[in-house]
Amino acid sequence: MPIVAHNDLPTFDRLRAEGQNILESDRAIHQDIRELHIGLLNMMPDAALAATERQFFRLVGQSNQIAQFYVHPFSLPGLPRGEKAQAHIDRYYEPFETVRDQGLDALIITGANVSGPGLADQPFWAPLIEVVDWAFESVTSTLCSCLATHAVMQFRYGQRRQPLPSKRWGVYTHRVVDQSHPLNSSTNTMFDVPHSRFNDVSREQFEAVDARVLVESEEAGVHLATSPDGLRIVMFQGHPEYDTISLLKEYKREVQLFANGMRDGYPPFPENVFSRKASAVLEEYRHMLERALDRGREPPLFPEERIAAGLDNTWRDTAEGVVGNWLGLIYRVTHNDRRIPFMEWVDPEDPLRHISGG
Ligand SMILES: CC(C)(COP(=O)(O)OP(=O)(O)OC[C@H]1O[C@@H](n2cnc3c(N)ncnc32)[C@H](O)[C@@H]1OP(=O)(O)O)[C@@H](O)C(=O)NCCC(=O)NCCSC(=O)CCC(=O)O
Ligand SMILES: N[C@@H](CCO)C(=O)O
Repeated sequence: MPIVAHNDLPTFDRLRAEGQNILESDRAIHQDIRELHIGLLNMMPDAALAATERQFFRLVGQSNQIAQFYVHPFSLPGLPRGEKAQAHIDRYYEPFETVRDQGLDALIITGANVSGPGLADQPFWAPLIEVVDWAFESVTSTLCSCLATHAVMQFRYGQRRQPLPSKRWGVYTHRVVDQSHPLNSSTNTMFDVPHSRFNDVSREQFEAVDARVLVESEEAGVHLATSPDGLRIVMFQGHPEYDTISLLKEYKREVQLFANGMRDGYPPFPENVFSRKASAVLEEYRHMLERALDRGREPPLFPEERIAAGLDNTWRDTAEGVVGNWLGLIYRVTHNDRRIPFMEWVDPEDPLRHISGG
């Protein structure tokens, strides 16, 4: 929430020069105070559907304790769904048409699990483009996670993601590379983000289309970039929304696929996730599992609770800071009528111009 400059204390000028969020008092008096409406297009597979809801609801809710947020989950036809997940969607999600007609201030698009690199062959490709095209004209800002970032880079900017030699999987250290952008205002300059992906869009590809690269990792590549205007499309390649246990769940899934003969080779550890002690416990589990498989016995129980108890989370507070900055920026420029993306005086090609630090 911004500080209101209600007198001429010199500190306001100093903070404004630093890029802090300072609201002029006449703007503050005339601000149309209201709730914010955020869409959540959930494309995650059935097993992760509800966990992903919780992750993004938590991130939005924890990012600011004062403003009121309404989150509207919806999904797309064409994503394969089992009976239970489909019933959940039918019961609790809104149809895209309703979301579109009522309007949104912000939209979050989750990642998705697809097989093969050919995004344009996916059954959700055309409906996803429809949502993103509508949002670009009608929603103040759209935040894309992982696969959604790859899709937008392909169909809006003509940059195809490239397969990585091996899966980028783990928790990696990142640095803010553009401290002037208000999405990074007051966040740590060095922080961690989980990644879980087979594909990559490189810094060169973002820069080739004038996207602004804001956060990058030497090991993991670009995490955060925006459309050239600085706000309308915000792109994550990592998963700052992940729970402490998400990469452990993915590792367990890979171990189970191996145990069931559905994966070649025992999975490696996700990087920088397990302590030395946890790694030793998991190595021991591997020996027990391989012995059981050799002897045609039932696999032993995966030591999930024991490992989970010792996991650290080194990314959540910065994730909340970035999301709080994002929603604060949206609030500053969005129209009081939520079907209209910007107030009359905001230039959609340069929406941050009148905001400190923009
Ligand atoms: C890893 C699994 C399979 C784990 O699900 P399971 O149902 O098997 O888990 P489980 O051990 O049986 O445990 C069930 C309990 O754990 C919760 N749970 C399940 N998954 C969770 C997760 N990821 N994080 C936190 N909690 C999770 C469930 O809600 C449930 O909670 P309750 O019991 O309390 O209800 C799932 O999360 C999953 O499919 N994740 C997919 C992640 C993914 O695909 N990421 C890629 C997107 S990245 C991308 O976009 C690709 C880009 C590219 O390809 O390059
Ligand atoms: N952007 C509006 C707030 C949302 O109604 C204002 O600053 O007045």
